[in-house]
Amino acid sequence: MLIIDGKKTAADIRRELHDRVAALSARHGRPPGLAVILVGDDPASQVYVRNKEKACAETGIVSRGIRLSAGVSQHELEAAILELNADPAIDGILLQLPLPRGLDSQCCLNLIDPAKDVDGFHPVNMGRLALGLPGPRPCTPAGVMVLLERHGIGVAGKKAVVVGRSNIVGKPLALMLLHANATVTVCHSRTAGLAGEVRSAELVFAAVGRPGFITADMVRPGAVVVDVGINRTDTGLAGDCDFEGLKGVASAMTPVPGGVGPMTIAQLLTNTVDVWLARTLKD
Ligand SMILES: Nc1nc(=O)c2c([nH]1)NC[C@@H]1CN(c3ccc(C(=O)N[C@@H](CCC(=O)O)C(=O)O)cc3)C=[N+]21
Ligand SMILES: [Mg+2]
Repeated sequence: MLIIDGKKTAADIRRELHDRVAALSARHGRPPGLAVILVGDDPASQVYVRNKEKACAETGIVSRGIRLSAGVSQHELEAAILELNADPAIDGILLQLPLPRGLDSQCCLNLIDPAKDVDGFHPVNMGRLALGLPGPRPCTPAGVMVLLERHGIGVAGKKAVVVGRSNIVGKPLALMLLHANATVTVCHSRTAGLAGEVRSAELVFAAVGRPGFITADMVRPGAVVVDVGINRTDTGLAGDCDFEGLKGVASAMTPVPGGVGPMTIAQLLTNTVDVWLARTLKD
């Protein structure tokens, strides 16, 4: 079984982006700028945001961390977003999710300038994705597509099953697979005969958020399995798939950690460079 190395692929992409940014910064007058808004002190979110800032530094992207207390009001948070929308040095804005209780994330996402929306979560950019029009794409599913491409794993004409229908992973991933000409089934908690659906797939994408949910008996021999799950368990970070059990069944599989996670950050950097190029070419 091939272990699909997301860590290495993400490092390749960071190096390529670094070289592009270095070559283009003079012509574009300034380096790319990314603002990351972190509300509250959730330890997992702090780790993610630190990793994003480190990856920016490595790539030549100037990152600005906006740290707000968990007690910030909806109005104050919205004011911070509007200020970043108006700031010419900021190309990309990322609002780290989930927000603490009492804050309305969709209202905040709706306020981010779609031209600076490096998460691709604004309704306009989700609409562009649904229509197949260009625009920033959600980082995790876009990173999954790049990971497959760079491993020569084609999806056109293949039967793909996506388990999970979240707005940030399952739903956009299903649309991306569809645009890449896969035949796509989306399964969720109310799917009847879920195991049978998964077993019929040549490509399995697990984004449920339950450790070990996808077991060997559910997977067709030779299938490619992409594990999008990030679950913090007593024994450490775990995906949604029984990795050990699947070793004898799948032809290729992404590990957790070291699979999709690093690709999510690489795609955030790619989206930031893309919006920077689009914005600096305009003025
Ligand atoms: N607005 C927003 N955009 C996001 O893209 C976003 C978010 N909010 N909130 C949280 C989720 C989760 N996410 C991950 C990013 C990197 C790793 C990652 O690098 N994982 C490493 C391990 C890191 C660790 O040890 O925790 C790996 O899988 O190898 C994982 C998960 C982005 N998210
Ligand atoms: Mg998830």
